[in-house]
Amino acid sequence: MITFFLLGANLGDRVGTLARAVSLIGERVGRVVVQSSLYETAPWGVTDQPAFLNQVLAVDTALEPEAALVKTQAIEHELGRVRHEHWGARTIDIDLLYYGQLIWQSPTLTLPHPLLHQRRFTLVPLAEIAPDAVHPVFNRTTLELLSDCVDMGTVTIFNSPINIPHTENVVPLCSVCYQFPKNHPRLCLPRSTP
Ligand SMILES: Nc1ncnc2c1ncn2[C@@H]1O[C@H](COP(=O)(O)OP(=O)(O)OP(=O)(O)O)[C@@H](O)[C@H]1O
Ligand SMILES: Nc1nc2c(c(=O)[nH]1)N=C(CO)CN2
Repeated sequence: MITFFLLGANLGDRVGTLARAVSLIGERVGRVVVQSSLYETAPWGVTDQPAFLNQVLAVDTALEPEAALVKTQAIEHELGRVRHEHWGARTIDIDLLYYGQLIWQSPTLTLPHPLLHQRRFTLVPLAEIAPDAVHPVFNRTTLELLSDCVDMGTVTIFNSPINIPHTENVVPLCSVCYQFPKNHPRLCLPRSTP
């Protein structure tokens, strides 16, 4: 099953921690099919904390969703994550955004991730690798969610002067490939039939 994960880090060696997380996900969850660029993003929710690096991965997993979550929580733990404040600073955070088109709710897992559509720090990297992926609850593509998203948080490609323009200018980002390396692999999930 193709799944999408959001990685976030705002403490310690952010780049190194993300790289280790990608490698461990590849070993324990499934093949990492596509990685987005790294994005430096303004802290969302609790704003008085350091900037985050965020990245989205597409992963082909044979695990069931809850099992995938258990694996990524173990990876968070191994990489030194300590839970302090809700939405607070952390060495690593791994959220499961989509598990194919599955809609799922349990005490430990909600799919799609319930805040995915409200966060530019999630939608922009997701749009880089899966602009046409369809949110199974809203039946909207990533680019459609991005153009509707009212979050104005700054999202900048890390180590790059490119600044992604905010919401109302983002639809032209549909030409994600004008701003990102040509031939960048893109994944599409089918739009579910009504
Ligand atoms: N799609 C999901 N991905 C990751 N965790 C989830 C998901 N749905 C529910 N959870 C649950 O959310 C709990 C809290 O997660 P976490 O501590 O990472 O929250 P947070 O990062 O502070 O906030 P947020 O979930 O808004 O990013 C986890 O223990 C997990 O069981
Ligand atoms: N920019 C940004 N802000 C956040 C992030 C994150 O990954 N990136 N994660 C949070 C925890 O849910 C809270 N706030």
